Amino acid sequence: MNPTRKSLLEQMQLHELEIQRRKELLDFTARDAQLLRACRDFIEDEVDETVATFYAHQTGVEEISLIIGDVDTLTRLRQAMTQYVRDLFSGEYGAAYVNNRLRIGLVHKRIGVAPKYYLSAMRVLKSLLMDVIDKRLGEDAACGETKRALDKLLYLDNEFVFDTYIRSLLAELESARDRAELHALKLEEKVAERTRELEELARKDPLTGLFNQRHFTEALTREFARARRKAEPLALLYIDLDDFKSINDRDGHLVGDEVLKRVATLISSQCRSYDVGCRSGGDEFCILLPGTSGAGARELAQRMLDQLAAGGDPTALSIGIAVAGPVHWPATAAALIDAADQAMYAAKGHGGSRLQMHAGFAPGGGGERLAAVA
Ligand SMILES: Nc1nc2c(ncn2[C@@H]2O[C@H](COP(=O)(O)OP(=O)(O)OP(=O)(O)O)[C@@H](O)[C@H]2O)c(=O)[nH]1
Repeated sequence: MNPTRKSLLEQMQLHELEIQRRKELLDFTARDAQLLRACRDFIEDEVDETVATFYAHQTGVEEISLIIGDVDTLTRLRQAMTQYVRDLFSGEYGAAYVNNRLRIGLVHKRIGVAPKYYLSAMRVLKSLLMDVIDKRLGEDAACGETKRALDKLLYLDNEFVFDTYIRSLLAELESARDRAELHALKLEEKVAERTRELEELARKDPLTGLFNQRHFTEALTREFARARRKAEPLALLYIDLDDFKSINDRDGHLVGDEVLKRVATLISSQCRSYDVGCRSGGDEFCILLPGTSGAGARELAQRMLDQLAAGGDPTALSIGIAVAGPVHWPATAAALIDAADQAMYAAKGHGGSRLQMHAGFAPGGGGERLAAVA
């Protein structure tokens, strides 16, 4: 809710009944209002001098003169104070009067007038007004009663001024708390984002950007269990570069790195979003292909070999393929790795730069090798 659309009185829900109750608590009666109203004429005569004396005192206090700050502000304050003195003796202490008092509290808070300065100023004003009443009413029987009425009214005013002062302080606290909460939220988001980045880094091979061995092991365990549950095939390609050591030895480590990156790009280009392409270390790579049969895996491997050859890339790969399911399963996920590894070594045994299918697994998940199929 925009506060500028409501008066302070409305914002603070100070309805007539509450104002009346406060007057009752201070024993401020209609008679008190009448007594003060009766002073109106002589107060009018004295108001300029009273306000002048008041500000002569106030500007003599160093901290207060610093708060006032300049002559124009002092002029405005004098006018406001003159009006306040008139209001005090107006005899009308309803909603409009209260709203003005509330505004004073808000203004004091805004310009940084601490309660100690406000209260000391009120004491000075009260003493000046009491002197005027004494002077004008003298021995009049109503003199004492009028002074007590003024005393009660000033108490009432102070209540309202402090109401807004405190409310304004609370609003500042709430706003600071909101800002702190927002800041904390942003920090949390940053930390979460950074954590995600770090988790991503922890799962990736820094040279090639493919997944690392750790992530591969987790993914294999997960996909193996899922494929088995859903009776879907799961293919694994094991890829090793041929004579990679000699590239390093001949052309240097940096050239070797470039070769590894080219193979990684080749693998990424062949992977679907749910395949897991990984560098398992050194010059070895593997690709986990959920829902892929032997034929599909063989096709992909052949495509990779063909692409290398067609592009004139001298890099040669030995690729071993093992497929689990959908009917026959190795005993464990590790047995699937072994099978792909064996097939890859068999490919190398045949002179490298070729693919080799693992023979498959025995019914019942015994992990036993069936008759070899090249
Ligand atoms: N440039 C580079 N070389 C690496 C990296 N990691 C491992 N290597 C090298 O990769 C080579 C792998 O050598 P081997 O395991 O004998 O493999 P190979 O030479 O391909 O032999 P075969 O597998 O029998 O064909 C070693 O010389 C390692 O130092 C790397 O990040 N960058």
